[in-house]
Amino acid sequence: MVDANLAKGECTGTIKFTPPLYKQRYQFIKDLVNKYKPKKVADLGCADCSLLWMLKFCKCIEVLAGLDICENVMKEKMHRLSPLPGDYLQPSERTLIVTLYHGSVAQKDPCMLGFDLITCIELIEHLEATELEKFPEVVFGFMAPAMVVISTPNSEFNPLLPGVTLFRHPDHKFEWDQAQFQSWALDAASCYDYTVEFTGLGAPPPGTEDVGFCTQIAVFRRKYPNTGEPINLEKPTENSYRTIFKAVYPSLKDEKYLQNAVVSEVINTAQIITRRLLDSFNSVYKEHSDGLVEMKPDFQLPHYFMRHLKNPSLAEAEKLADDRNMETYVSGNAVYIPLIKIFSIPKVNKLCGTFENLSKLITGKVALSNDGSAVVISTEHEHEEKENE
Ligand SMILES: C[S@@+](CC[C@H](N)C(=O)[O-])C[C@H]1O[C@@H](n2cnc3c(N)ncnc32)[C@H](O)[C@@H]1O
Ligand SMILES: [Mg+2]
Repeated sequence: MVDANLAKGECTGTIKFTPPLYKQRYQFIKDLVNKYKPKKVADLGCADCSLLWMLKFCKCIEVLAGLDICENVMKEKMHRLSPLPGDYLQPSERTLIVTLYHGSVAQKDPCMLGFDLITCIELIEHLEATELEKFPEVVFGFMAPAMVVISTPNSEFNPLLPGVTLFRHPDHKFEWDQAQFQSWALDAASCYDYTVEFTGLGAPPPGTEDVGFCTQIAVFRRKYPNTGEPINLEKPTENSYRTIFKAVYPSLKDEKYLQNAVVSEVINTAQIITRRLLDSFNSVYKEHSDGLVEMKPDFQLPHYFMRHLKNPSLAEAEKLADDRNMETYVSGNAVYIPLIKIFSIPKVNKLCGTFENLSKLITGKVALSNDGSAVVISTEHEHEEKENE
């Protein structure tokens, strides 16, 4: 089957596309997404969800939807669209919801409203005449996204593909030459107030340039601004698609995940500060077997201690007062790390935005001093470890 060969990128007689054409088509969409940064993208005729899987890594996308009339083909690999453990360990800034619908592009469903980009890759040639007739009204009239990309085989290229007699694939209902595709696309564009540009993938061999690309592509852009309402006011009242898969990715926009991220960052930061402090104590003091502790003779006070001993100017005194508020201190068997110091760590600062937010997010989750101004890290286990040594 030639279409299958093209899909797998195998050599079809003299023609070999590298990378294979299906990958080039996906890359074409990915490049477009990276250029225009759409937030809501739908792939109609998404089949095994390969394109959707590639697109889920595009950071601009917040809503990703797939539609296909064949439920089984979607189910084959749809698990790849689920969040991975890493997505939970380090939730992203963005929200992402991936949904797969079982249904036909010949039918309207409000779930496809409000999209920025709708792709129809190698779909239209699989539509029955009655479906193809409804397609422009559904996609351009009802869904009315800001951008639509449609790709389809160019029949003029077929003589260059050995073994192709009528169509490239037995399920194709038609294959258009460049003039047929362009006339259909121009009609749809003018009827629904879109502009259209033509391009393609899989260039013909030198000397056969008139044949055009193996895959022909139309990129449509809506001329009118998004009103949030479809231009067709006759909205269907009920859903005609059925949801077969939905994944809500963990996001820092969700308070639950933000709190987890802040708490683990605060505890991690506090533990690092505590460790450094204890290590510096160990390098300053020497503990004798009789329990006596003395300062090591070759010890020199670190720079930040020295500054406090000098005669400071007024500005320096104010700065020193600020520094003191930021200073970690030890009391009993615990190290107290001022929250303001933790807030100054860029990652914590970015996650919380405000100091009040930091306090709010960690209260009840992290051990704090009585006045709530410092994180408390117990050093009791340090002694236990020493005793056990
Ligand atoms: C050749 S595949 C294209 C797959 C995918 N877009 C790609 O490029 O890898 C065509 C897909 O369109 C789907 N399809 C056919 N008629 C459809 C319809 N009326 N509504 C939605 N999907 C349809 C088929 O089930 C099939 O998965
Ligand atoms: Mg096809």
